[in-house]
Amino acid sequence: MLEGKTVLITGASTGIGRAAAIGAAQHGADVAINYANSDGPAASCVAEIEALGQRAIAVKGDVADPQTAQDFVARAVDAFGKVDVMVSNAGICPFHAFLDMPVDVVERTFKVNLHGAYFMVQAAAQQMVKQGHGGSIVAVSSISALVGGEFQTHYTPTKAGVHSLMQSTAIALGRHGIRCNSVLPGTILTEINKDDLADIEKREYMEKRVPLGRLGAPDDLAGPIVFLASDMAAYVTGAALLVDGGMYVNLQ
Ligand SMILES: NC(=O)C1=CN([C@@H]2O[C@H](COP(=O)(O)OP(=O)(O)OC[C@H]3O[C@@H](n4cnc5c(N)ncnc54)[C@H](O)[C@@H]3O)[C@@H](O)[C@H]2O)C=CC1
Ligand SMILES: C[C@H](O)[C@@H]1OC(=O)[C@H](O)[C@@H]1O
Repeated sequence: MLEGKTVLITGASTGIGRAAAIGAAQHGADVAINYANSDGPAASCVAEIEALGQRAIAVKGDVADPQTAQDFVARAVDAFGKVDVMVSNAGICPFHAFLDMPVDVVERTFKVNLHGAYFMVQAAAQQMVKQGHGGSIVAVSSISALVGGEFQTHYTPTKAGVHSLMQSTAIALGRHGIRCNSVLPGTILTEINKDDLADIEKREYMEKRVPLGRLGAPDDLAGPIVFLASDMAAYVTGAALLVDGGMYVNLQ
């Protein structure tokens, strides 16, 4: 589904981003991954993609810094000649109560999750417009764009923001043939919620809320992201795809 395409993914050394990177390579893409700190997992992601017969590079950088986006796109163009797909995935969720939320935790969460997505999407779009043959942007938002979380008052607004960013960029970039969509994962077992879900009672409660009967795995996101990235979704833009095992619709 992505034969001959160059796919860029942020925060792709672990979790959903990594699963999407491997999924894109399985569908024929060359892949550039951005990662923050973890050199080992980034190198093993590159090795896994190369073992599939595709090309891969890993570029270290903090997405909260706007220059990281320019550098990431430039490095991908140097390596592969073009950018066809950007998956903006990097994110953090440091769970904390509202009333005593530290200012630096709020600011960092906004900067990584929302500013990071904004500048990555902008840098990719600038390159796609220059190339002149369209492209696809997929942002990893969340079910949390639609519902709240007591210990996520700094996080859920960033995910609503990412969802909204895709709606507005779908309009701004449609004339260039660039599609912009988001995926809204439910609760997926990754590093981001390892500590939170170590609480067995909470984990069992979350599991019971999912009609499909289990929490998600990173691979559950790979297919939806590859689909939105691919030409199979040629007339899909400004859309948001819930990937939550049915959790959102489960009122009672
Ligand atoms: N796991 C879940 O239940 C859900 C996750 N999401 C979103 O999925 C995305 C991926 O998270 P997961 O795979 O779950 O967790 P994860 O912790 O495995 O992945 C997050 C990735 O982002 C990277 N990252 C963090 N800060 C960064 C920075 N400043 N610059 C560059 N990279 C940075 C991390 O190193 C990590 O590789 C996040 O945006 C998260 O908000 C959305 C809904 C549910
Ligand atoms: C990190 C949380 O477990 C996860 O993040 C989200 O965006 C989901 O809504 C879950 O709360």
